[in-house]
This record gives sequence, structure tokens and C-alpha cells, in this order.
Amino acid sequence: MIFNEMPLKGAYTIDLQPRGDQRGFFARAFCQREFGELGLETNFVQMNDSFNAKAGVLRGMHFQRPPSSEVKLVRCIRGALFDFIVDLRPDSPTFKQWSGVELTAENRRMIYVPRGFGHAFVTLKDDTEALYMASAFYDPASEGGVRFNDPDLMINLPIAISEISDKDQSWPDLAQQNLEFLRGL
Ligand SMILES: Cc1cn([C@H]2C[C@H](O)[C@@H](COP(=O)(O)OP(=O)(O)O[C@H]3O[C@@H](C)C(=O)[C@@H](O)[C@H]3O)O2)c(=O)[nH]c1=O
Repeated sequence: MIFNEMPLKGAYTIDLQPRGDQRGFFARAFCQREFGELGLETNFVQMNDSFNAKAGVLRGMHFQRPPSSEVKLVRCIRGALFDFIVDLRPDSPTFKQWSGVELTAENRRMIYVPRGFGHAFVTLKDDTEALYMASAFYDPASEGGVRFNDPDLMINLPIAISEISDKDQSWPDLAQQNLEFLRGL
């Protein structure tokens, strides 16, 4: 696998290293040893499948508060999506900065989202499916969120939104949120 650190400290894009032959190719999509050598999370407890019927579906931005904070490893297995993250760790040099990456069925790229980040994606094509692992169990009581259009973040999306849940439209402004519990992650 090829790991590239993103502008936000601790976040990575990960590309496959295919070994091709006449049958097609083989590549590792996760390797406990390779992740461990980079100090990345190796213990994932959920694999989530997110199907989205239309282009422009936005999910996020979500995070879980400690002790349920989680790492996510996301890829797109059908269609295409723009995945974006925001650093919510108050003691990080990139606090409140965001970054995005296109994940498609063709490029097979993954994004590694560290603890303390808000995570979201918007689909770029109809019938887009994401498959992602998470290092903590779903814990709705600890869920937090950031609005994709929070004025503090100035996130530019490559597509207009066609669907978004009421929950994701209603997260409070970041300026009104106390994120101290994400310090030190
Ligand atoms: C995330 C999740 C949801 N659910 C349930 C709750 C609800 O009934 C239904 C849909 O939940 P949501 O609307 O929160 O689903 P969704 O908006 O797709 O939530 C996901 O968004 C992306 C961006 C992430 O980063 C994920 O971690 C997760 O938060 O599925 C679970 O049972 N387990 C889970 O792990």
C-alpha cells in the first residue's frame, strides 16, 4: 500500500499496490503490519456499507466523542464520492482546517481519518457505495457533528447537494461548540 499524509496531520490517503497478471490483479486493502509500522490504528470493529442512490447525497460531518472516538478507513466500491474531513483537535496545528479527496471505484483510493476529525462525503455519481471500517462501535449518545456549510470552515464542494438528513443540516455552528474533549487525541 502507498501511504501519503494529507495536509492535516495524521490523516492519510492510501493507494493500492496492485500485482497484475492475466487474471487481473491482487492488492492488499488493509494490512495490520503495514498500518502498525506507521503507528496507525490496527484494530477495527465495524465495517459499514453506505449506499447512496443519487449524486449529491451528503452524509456528515460526524465524529464520536471519547471514549468512543474512532478512526475510519473509507473507500468507494461503486460510483464516485468526494470525501472530506476537518481537524477538530483544539491542540492540533491544523485545527479547524479541512481537506478533501476524490474516492472512486476506479481509483480505489482510501482515506484514513484519525480520531478527533469530523468526517463526511458527498456523492459525485448516482448509485455510489462506500465501504468503511471503524475502530469503535457505533455509539449514538457520543455522536457529534459539524455542518458542511459552517461559515468558519469555508468548505468548497464539487457538486450541489441533492439530499441531506435533517440531523446533518442542523448541527450547531462550530463557534458555539466546545471541542476541548478532543484535545490530546
Ligand atoms: C453509523 C451507524 C448508523 N446506524 C443507524 C442509525 C440510523 O438508524 C441509521 C442511519 O444513521 P446515520 O444517519 O447516522 O448514517 P450516516 O449519516 O450514514 O452516518 C455515517 O456518516 C459518515 C459520514 C460517517 O463518517 C459514519 O461514521 C457515520 O456517522 O443507521 C447504525 O445502526 N450503526 C452505525 O454504525
